[in-house]
Amino acid sequence: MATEFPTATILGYPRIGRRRELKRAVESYWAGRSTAEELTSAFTALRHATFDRLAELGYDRSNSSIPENSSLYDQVLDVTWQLGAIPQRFSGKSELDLYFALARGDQDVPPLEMTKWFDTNYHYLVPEIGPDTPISFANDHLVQRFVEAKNAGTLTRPVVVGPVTYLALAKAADDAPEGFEPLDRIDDVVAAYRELVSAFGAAGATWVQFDEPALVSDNLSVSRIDLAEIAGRVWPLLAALEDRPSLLLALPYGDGRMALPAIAGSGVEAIQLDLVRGSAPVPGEVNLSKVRLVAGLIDGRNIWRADLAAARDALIELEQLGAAGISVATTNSLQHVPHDTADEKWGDTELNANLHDWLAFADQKVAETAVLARGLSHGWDSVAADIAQASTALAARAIAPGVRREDVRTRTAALTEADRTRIPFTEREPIQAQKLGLPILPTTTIGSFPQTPEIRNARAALNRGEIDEAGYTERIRGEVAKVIKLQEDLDIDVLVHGEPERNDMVQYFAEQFDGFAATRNGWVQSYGSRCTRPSIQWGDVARPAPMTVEWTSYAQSLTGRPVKGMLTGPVTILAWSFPRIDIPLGESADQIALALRDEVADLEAAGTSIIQVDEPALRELLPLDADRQADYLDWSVGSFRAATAGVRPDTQIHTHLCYSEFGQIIDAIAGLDADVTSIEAARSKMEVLPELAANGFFRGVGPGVWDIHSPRVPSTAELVELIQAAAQSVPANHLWVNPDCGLKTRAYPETNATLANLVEATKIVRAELA
Ligand code: MET
Ligand SMILES: [Zn+2]
Repeated sequence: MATEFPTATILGYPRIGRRRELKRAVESYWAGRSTAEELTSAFTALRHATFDRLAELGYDRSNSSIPENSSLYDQVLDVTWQLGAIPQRFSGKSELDLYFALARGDQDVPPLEMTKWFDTNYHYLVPEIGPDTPISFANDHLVQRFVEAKNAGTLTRPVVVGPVTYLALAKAADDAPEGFEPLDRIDDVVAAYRELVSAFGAAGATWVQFDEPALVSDNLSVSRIDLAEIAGRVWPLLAALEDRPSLLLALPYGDGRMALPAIAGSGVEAIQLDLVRGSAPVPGEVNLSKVRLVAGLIDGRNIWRADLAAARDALIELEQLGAAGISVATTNSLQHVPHDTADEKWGDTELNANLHDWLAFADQKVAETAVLARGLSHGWDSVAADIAQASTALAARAIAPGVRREDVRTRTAALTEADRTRIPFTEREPIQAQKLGLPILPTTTIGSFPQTPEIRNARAALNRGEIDEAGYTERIRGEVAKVIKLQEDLDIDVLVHGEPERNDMVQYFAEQFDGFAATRNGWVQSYGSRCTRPSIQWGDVARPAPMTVEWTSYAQSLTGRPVKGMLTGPVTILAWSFPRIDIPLGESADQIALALRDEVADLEAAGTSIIQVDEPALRELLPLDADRQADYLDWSVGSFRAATAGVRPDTQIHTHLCYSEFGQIIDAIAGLDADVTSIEAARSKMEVLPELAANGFFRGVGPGVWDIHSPRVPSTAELVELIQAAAQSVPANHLWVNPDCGLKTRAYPETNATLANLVEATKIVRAELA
C-alpha cells in the first residue's frame, strides 16, 4: 500500500555542513590525518545533524519528507560507484580509495573529468561509459545509508540521480567505437536501477526520489525530445516492479512541462516540476489523475525570501489540474544555497536588519515550504499572517534605500549601441600592433600567480587586525614585485601583476561595489570539498572608487613590458554571486558593466595599454531552454561590450573563457569583439580552434597550452606540438601562447618550470615560422 507523499518537502539539503564539517572530514582523511572509520563517523554525524535540523524546522521523521541527498563527494559519482561503472584504469582499487581516486586521481591515474552541473556553478564527475563498462547493482552504499538512518529513527527519502540523466551526462569512454553513445547502455542501467529500487523497498523505504533534470535541458548532446522518449520507455519498467517503494520523479532546474506527457502515465506516484524556471501545464493538457504533482515553488537557486502570496495563488491554480494530489517543494536541491541566515551579521545596522528580513537560506526555505503545506492542508486562512509578513517584507524591500538608485537607472537607460561599439577590429589592430610592438606569438599568462601561504597569512592577519592596511599593502606589493621580476626573468612578453590582493575573482569586486554584500558563513559546495561564498547583489550597482588601478599601476611602474589590467566581467560576477531577481539579469549586467567601464577608463588613463576582462562563466549561464538562449546571449555580450567599448582604439582588450565546451557560443565569443581571447583548450587538445576558425573568428586567440588543473609539467617538446597544432587553425599573427587559466591553485615549482618551457617552446616555433 502506497503511503501518501508529504505535503511539504525539499529536494535536497546543503551537504557540506553548517560549519563545513564535511570539508574538514574528507580533507583530513585525504591528508592521512584520520582513518576511514573516523571519516565515516563524521559523515554519519553530519547526516544526522541534517535530519535533526529538518525535524526541528517542522518536517516529520516518519513520512519521507526528509531527503537523504548526502554525498561524500558528488551525487553522480555516487551512482558510478553504485553501478560499479569503473573505468579500467582504476582496477585494483576498492572502497573509499576507489571512490576518491575516481574523484581526484592519484599518482598513477587521472581522475574522472569534472564539469558543470546544468546551469549551476556546481561540478559533477563525468561518468565514462563504453560498450564494455561493467554496469550492475554493484554497491549498496545508498541503501545502507537509508538503513542506518531508519534504525536511528528517521525514515528518509533517498535521493538518486535518475538513469536517463546519469547516462545523458556521461561521456563515451576513450576506447569506445565511433558512434557509440552512453545512452546505448540504458537497458543495463535500468536493470541495475530496478535492483536498487527493490533493495530500497526491501529495506523499508516508502518513497525514493530520482532526479531527471536531463529532461529539461537543451544543452546536452542528446535532444530533449529523444530523452523524453527514452524516459517514457524506461520509467514504466521501474514503476512495474512489485513490492517497491513509491517513486518521485523530479525535474529540477528547468521546464519539465514538455517531458510531462511522456512520463505522467509511466506509473510513478509523484512528479516534481520546477515552477520557477518552468511552467505548469494547463487543465486538460496532460492526464495527471494518477500522479501527485509536487510543485517546486520555493526557489532553491537563490537566497531571496519567497513571495508566499504568489506561491499560494499558484497552488490554488494547480488544484484545478485534477492531479492525484498536490504537494509543495523547492525547485531543486538546496545544495546550491547556504545553510542559515542566522549565521550572518552585516556591519551596517540598517542593511543587517534589511537583509535578515529579505533573505532566505536553506533553513528559511524549509520553513517556507512548511507554511505553504499548512495552507494546503488547513486552509489559507490558517497561514494568512505568515503570508502577509512575507508580502510586507517584499514591499519594504522595493522602496529601501539603495535598491533603486536614480543615478544608476538613468545611466543604464541612456546606454546606446554606440556605447557598446568600438571601431572595427581591422582598423584598431594595426594601431595596437604599432603601439605595443610585440613579437609574433606573444606569451602571457591569464592573471593569477600561485596564492602562497604568505599571501593567505597576510590577508588573515589583516582580517584579525594584526597588521594594518599599510602593512598589508606593503606585503602585497612585495609579492607583485616578485611576480613581475619572475616574468621578466622568464622572458614573458605581456605581464600580469599576479592578483595576490584578490581572495576571489568575483568577491574582490563585489566587496567594492555598492549594492553587494558579502557573507561570513554563506558557503556553498562548488565540487567535492571545495566551497565558494557567493556575494549577494541586493541593490543597484555602482563603483564608488577605483578598485584595481593602484595595483596595476604599481606593477607597471616596475617594468618596461606591458602589464595587463585585470577585471572580472559582468556575466561572471552575476553567475558567481546571488543576483537579485526583482529586475532582469540583463539590467543588473549593464549596471555592473558601467561600473567596470569606469574602471577600464581609469586604468587606461593611468597608462594601461592592455586590459583583460574575464568571462569564464559566459557558457555556464546559457539557459537550458533553447528558446531563451538568444536573449541571454544578446544581453550578456552587450554587457561585456558596454564594459569595454569605451576605450581608445590603441588600447587592447583581452578576454578569458574557460570551464566549458564553447560550441554553442562561438558566435557570442566573436560578438564580444575582444582583441584577444584566451580560451581553455589544453584538455580538449585544441579542438575548439578549428571550430573558431570555421566560424570566421579572425581576432587574436590564445588557446591554453598548459592544463593548469594539474601540477604536471608539460615538456617543451609537448608544448611545441600544441603551438604548432594551434598554428594550423589560427594565423600566426593572431596566435598568443598562454596557460589555460589562472595559476592561483598551482605552486611555484611547476609554475616556474612550465612557464620556462612555454617560453622556450614559443621561441622554437617562432624560429620555424621566421
Ligand atoms: C576562472 S578564470 C580565472 C581568471 C583570472 N584572471 C585568474 O587568472 O585567476
Ligand atoms: Zn580561467
